[in-house]
Amino acid sequence: MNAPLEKSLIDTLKAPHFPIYMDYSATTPIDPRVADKMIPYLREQFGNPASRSHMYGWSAEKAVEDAREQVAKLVNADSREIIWTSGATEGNNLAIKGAANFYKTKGKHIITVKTEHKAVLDVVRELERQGFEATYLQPQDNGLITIEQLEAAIRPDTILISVMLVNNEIGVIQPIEEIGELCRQKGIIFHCDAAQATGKVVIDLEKWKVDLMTFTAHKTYGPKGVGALYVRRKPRVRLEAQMHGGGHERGLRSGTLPTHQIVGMGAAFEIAREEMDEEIVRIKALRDRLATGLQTIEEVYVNGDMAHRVPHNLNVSFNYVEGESLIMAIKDIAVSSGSACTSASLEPSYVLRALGRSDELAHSSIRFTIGRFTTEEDIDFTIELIKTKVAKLRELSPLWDMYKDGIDISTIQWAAH
Ligand SMILES: Cc1ncc(COP(=O)(O)O)c(C=O)c1O
Ligand code: FES
Repeated sequence: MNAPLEKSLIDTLKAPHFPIYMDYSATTPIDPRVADKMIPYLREQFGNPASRSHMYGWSAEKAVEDAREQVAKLVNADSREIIWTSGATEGNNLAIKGAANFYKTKGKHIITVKTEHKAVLDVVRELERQGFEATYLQPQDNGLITIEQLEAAIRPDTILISVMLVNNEIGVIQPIEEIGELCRQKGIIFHCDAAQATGKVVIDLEKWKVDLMTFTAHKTYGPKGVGALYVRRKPRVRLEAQMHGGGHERGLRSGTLPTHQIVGMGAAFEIAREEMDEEIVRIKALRDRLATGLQTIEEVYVNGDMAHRVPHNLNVSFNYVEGESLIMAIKDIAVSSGSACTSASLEPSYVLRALGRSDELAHSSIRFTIGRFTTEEDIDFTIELIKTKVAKLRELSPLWDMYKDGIDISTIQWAAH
């Protein structure tokens, strides 16, 4: 027999033998209220929302349409502009490949940014292999791009610009509203990956001139494996479908809809809309407490702009500490190293490298992302743990000794082999 829902979901996060979860940007725990809403659609209300001839189908269809409203409402869009997907990776593929292929007779140039998620960068790379051309903008050292640099990169054959709202590693918020204005003025389709933004940033698609926006449920306390793509109706944006079949979702994304997942996403986005104002204040206070605590350690650097940043992210580099050793030493908390989220490789984060961070600092970075179930005790425990472990690792580091002796390490001539 399984443990009761509440216990298995939230108490697990707080169980003494489990690390404290501080990796909310990798994924969030599902909110128990969301899980409760999903269960009937896994049990008695199992119908196929496309079944038109009986009540099982009708009730599933109603649930799907209610969830579409809930998602649309969080981002101030019309529910007819929401297309269900399996998550943000699929949403980005559909938006970028779909728009590029639909509009390719107008031009074949795409602009994006070096610090985008791989689910954008790899799609653009694939299009390059198919004959499109791409410009990858270099952000400033705070992680943000400027409108001037974007404008300078636009060519007569530019058809698509893709810039994320919130960066997954450093949490910085790009100037999406201004980018939208520029794109509209130039007649260029604007796609924005907002996977990391829902519930953290107010999104207003009626006001913002964004044509395509990608969402996912599992970063906002919903289930994994479901997401949505916003496709603007006025002015209408056209896409070439990437999945062909039964013609679901107005022909843009065939496949039987996963009703329970969709219901979960709708419930999660509704909670986000109702609670985000208060939640942002609470979480920001915790994040700032963490930042203040960690900044009492010597040679600590915050990565990314602190003013234009989501409230739950803190990404810091500990100079003279090897990131992987630190992660091993702090097993009592669950965090990501700067690079861990894109692959299992030990390469320094390409995002931090694009910001101009040295390999050493990029290697010694840790991303703390907190959330709905984080407490003040979690934060205080983390600060003490990090302080102790960083001091211990530095004790063993010859580079730290040299730094303390006032030797400028960058001037040392290392022997060549
Ligand atoms: C910015 C960003 N885009 C896209 C994705 C991929 O989302 P999904 O896991 O829903 O495919 C992620 C998740 O890691 C992300 O952080
Ligand atoms: S946060 Fe998305 S891959 Fe790490």
